[in-house]
Amino acid sequence: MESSPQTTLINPHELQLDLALQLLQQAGALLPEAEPYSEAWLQAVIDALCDLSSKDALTGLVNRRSFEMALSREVDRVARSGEPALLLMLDIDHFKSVNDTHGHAAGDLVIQAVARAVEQTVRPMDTVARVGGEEFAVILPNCPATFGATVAERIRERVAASVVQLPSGVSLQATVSLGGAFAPQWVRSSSLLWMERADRQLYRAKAEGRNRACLEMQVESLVSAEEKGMLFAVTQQDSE
Ligand SMILES: Nc1nc2c(ncn2[C@@H]2O[C@H](COP(=O)(O)OP(=O)(O)OP(=O)(O)O)[C@@H](O)[C@H]2O)c(=O)[nH]1
Repeated sequence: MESSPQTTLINPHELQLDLALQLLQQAGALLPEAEPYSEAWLQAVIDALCDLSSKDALTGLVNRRSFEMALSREVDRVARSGEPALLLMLDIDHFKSVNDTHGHAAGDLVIQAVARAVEQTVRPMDTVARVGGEEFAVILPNCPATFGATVAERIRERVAASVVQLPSGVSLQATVSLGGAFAPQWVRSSSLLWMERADRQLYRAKAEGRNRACLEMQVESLVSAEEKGMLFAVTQQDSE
């Protein structure tokens, strides 16, 4: 490839990649098999770093930064397609007492067990994230209102049924409270508002006794079928 006089092409061998490679190795990421410092190898290193920076180290779930990006993509998608989407916020009940009674390492095992239980209950297309210490969020695209309560209840039951075996021989069971809200259809909204609405329901689930799911009533769309058609037409023209 020819370069213009102003462009300086990088020499891959001069890049300081030791720390990046150490981080990948320490995280157990597979190092690229391609010829070191080839274009394919560099791309694979960059891809692996992106993957690492979007995951939560303890659970392997999507981390908060990546979750916020996914949520805002979902807001756009719902506004364009009008498909229903549900956001669930989850919080482990009385988690502080697990740490206080059994230690922080036991608390970590409980967080990992809850992560696996939630992940195994939802569809591969859903995004499961760890958004805080003992807080999780699930984005469920294309989730009709009638299915929302069922899926939230299924997650609650699956978590309550999981048993965490501590190295000491003690076994623990955790429960979660869940709050859910549907994205407003056909309307541009913010992911922050959506999270606040789901959080309010989570607060209600805690206040009503924990180990339960509370979902906001889905707001009925005020847009007529004709208007929806026009919205679609505009969107399709825009993208052409
Ligand atoms: N083991 C462990 N504990 C964490 C981690 N992150 C946050 N925590 C702990 O999570 C606990 C959160 O406790 P609270 O917010 O008081 O809530 P709670 O005890 O679960 O009570 P409710 O949510 O009201 O049912 C605190 O003790 C934090 O130290 C982590 O990564 N690992």
